[in-house]
Amino acid sequence: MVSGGAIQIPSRLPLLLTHEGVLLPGSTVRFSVDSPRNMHLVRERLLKGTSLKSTIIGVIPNTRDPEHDTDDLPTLHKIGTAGIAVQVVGSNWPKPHYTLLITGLCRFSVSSLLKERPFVLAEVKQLDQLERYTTPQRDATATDDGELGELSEKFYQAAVQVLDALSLEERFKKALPMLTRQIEGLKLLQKTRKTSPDNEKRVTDVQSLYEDEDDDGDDTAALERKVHGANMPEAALKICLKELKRLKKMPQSMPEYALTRNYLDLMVELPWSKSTKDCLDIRAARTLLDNDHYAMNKLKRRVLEYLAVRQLKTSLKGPILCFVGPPGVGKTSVGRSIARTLGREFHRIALGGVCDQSDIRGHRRTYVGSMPGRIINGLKTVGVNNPVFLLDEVDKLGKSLQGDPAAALLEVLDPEQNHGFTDHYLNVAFDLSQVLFIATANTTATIPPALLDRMEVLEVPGYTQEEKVEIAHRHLIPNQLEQHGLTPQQLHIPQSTTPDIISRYTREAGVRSLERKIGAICRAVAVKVAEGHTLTKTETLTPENSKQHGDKAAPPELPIVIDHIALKDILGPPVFEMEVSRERKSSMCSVHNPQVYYRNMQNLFS
Ligand SMILES: Nc1ncnc2c1ncn2[C@@H]1O[C@H](COP(=O)(O)OP(=O)(O)OP(=O)(O)O)[C@@H](O)[C@H]1O
Repeated sequence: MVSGGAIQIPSRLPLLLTHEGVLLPGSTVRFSVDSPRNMHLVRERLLKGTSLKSTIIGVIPNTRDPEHDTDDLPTLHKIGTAGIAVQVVGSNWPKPHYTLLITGLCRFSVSSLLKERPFVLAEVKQLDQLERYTTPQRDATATDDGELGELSEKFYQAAVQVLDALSLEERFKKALPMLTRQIEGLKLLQKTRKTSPDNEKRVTDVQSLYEDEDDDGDDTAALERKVHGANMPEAALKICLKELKRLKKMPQSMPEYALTRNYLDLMVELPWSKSTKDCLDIRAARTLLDNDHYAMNKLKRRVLEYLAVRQLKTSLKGPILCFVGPPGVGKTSVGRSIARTLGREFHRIALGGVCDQSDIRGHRRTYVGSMPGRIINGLKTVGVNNPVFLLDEVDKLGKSLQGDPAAALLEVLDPEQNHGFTDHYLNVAFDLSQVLFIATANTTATIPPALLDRMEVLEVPGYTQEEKVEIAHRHLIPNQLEQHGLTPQQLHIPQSTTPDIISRYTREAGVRSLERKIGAICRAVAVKVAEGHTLTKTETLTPENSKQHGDKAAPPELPIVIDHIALKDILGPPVFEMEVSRERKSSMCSVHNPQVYYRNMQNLFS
């Protein structure tokens, strides 16, 4: 590439076709690229090549790359600038494109086209020496002021003429008027800045009118309206307006544009001052808790006390309730009922396995792929600032090099501090004092002591067999029937069968497996009911199709009653052997009517 002190550009250059901005030797210009040939050039030359030579490309001004690579090439502008790609940034937002930062080296003229696809390759002739332009000047688009960064059409044409001027004298003649115009522009801008606030308002009014005209302007104007309408505190509003100002000056192709935009979108969506109205009626709350949950009397009593005190003293900075007990005993479900009794939104935050404090407090925005933490995300999801947050499994919090999440939770739960909770991503305080936090855990042994200290532990013990039978018949069976689209007229699980499900197919303190087994029974029965339903609906039973369907064609006699043998057919052989006393066994047999059972079984599993 070096010959006799002067640097030679390659005689064959891939060409980038541009129609906005002109790259002049010695200047550095940012180009946004999204058309097919140009995209191919970036992918196949700039991103794949490893040598310095592969980063040199020809930039042809005044020529638009066709929208499809099957389209013919337009006539290329005759003179271009060879440049070195110093930066390539790819982004998928708002559509796939690359942003190239190119420093101009020297002019060239196109001698002949070698190929048009997948990108344009041409034989070129170098027009001037390289040494004079080796110090890159300022990035032509990265001006301090957005207004200055925009090249007018006239300016653009003038720049093309400067490029085309081969002799120094001619080039000077073409460049001088451009410089004079730019100096005039700068003077005018200085004058506008010194104008009275009244004038300034007019300028911004005109500016906003102008912005409303194009899509992008529309977008930022709408965002600005949302920022003002989000009812956020002074500090947050100030940050948003600052970010908005930055956003307006940024070209959309800049990766930071999307980041700032996402940040602002979140800020306007957060429920800074949106809340639901509490509608607590202690009597209704008691009925609701009783209706939703069988047994758990101690827990329900304490929850009612807690709610009653909250009703009398709304600004209660009381302890955080923490339900501790084995899995499936209804801890989450009580939390949900509390939200319903208060008329509040409910959100569950699973903390099991969380070992990074940024999960709670978010990542700083400088971090690649930064996000807000789970608390702020939860608030965005529920859309109000006074939900019930259930911090599930606080006993399973982990610790790692990325900080202790328990320490971040301490701040969240401390009523003295949480009105000023600062998520790293938001970088401004969000008031959490209206949020009602409830925690759950399987054991207190692994809850960090400082956290445990802020909580009131309510033990939720496991259930006895009798309690489980009641829970099954009052809650689990009706719920499962509804979830599977069945009615008690279609499926009947007698009280005598439930203890068998509990002791032979589950071994747990709670009722979660029991619920799953009931679900499995519902599914098996649903298939039978649906089969019978289709048959009666679509065809009448004739001797022929009866033969074709075999015995299965007979619609089941409803309700399908699940007794011990049906249970075995559906759930398989018992997983746990039951030690049943003789008396109990005989009493179980007496409730079973062999004839009814036989008929049902024939329908169900023949
Ligand atoms: N006393 C009860 N009355 C009615 N339903 C109950 C009762 N206890 C548990 N359930 C039901 O059992 C299922 C499991 O309960 P839930 O998910 O609340 O358990 P959990 O204690 O939060 O479990 P985990 O610790 O695994 O999260 C739910 O469908 C719930 O409605």
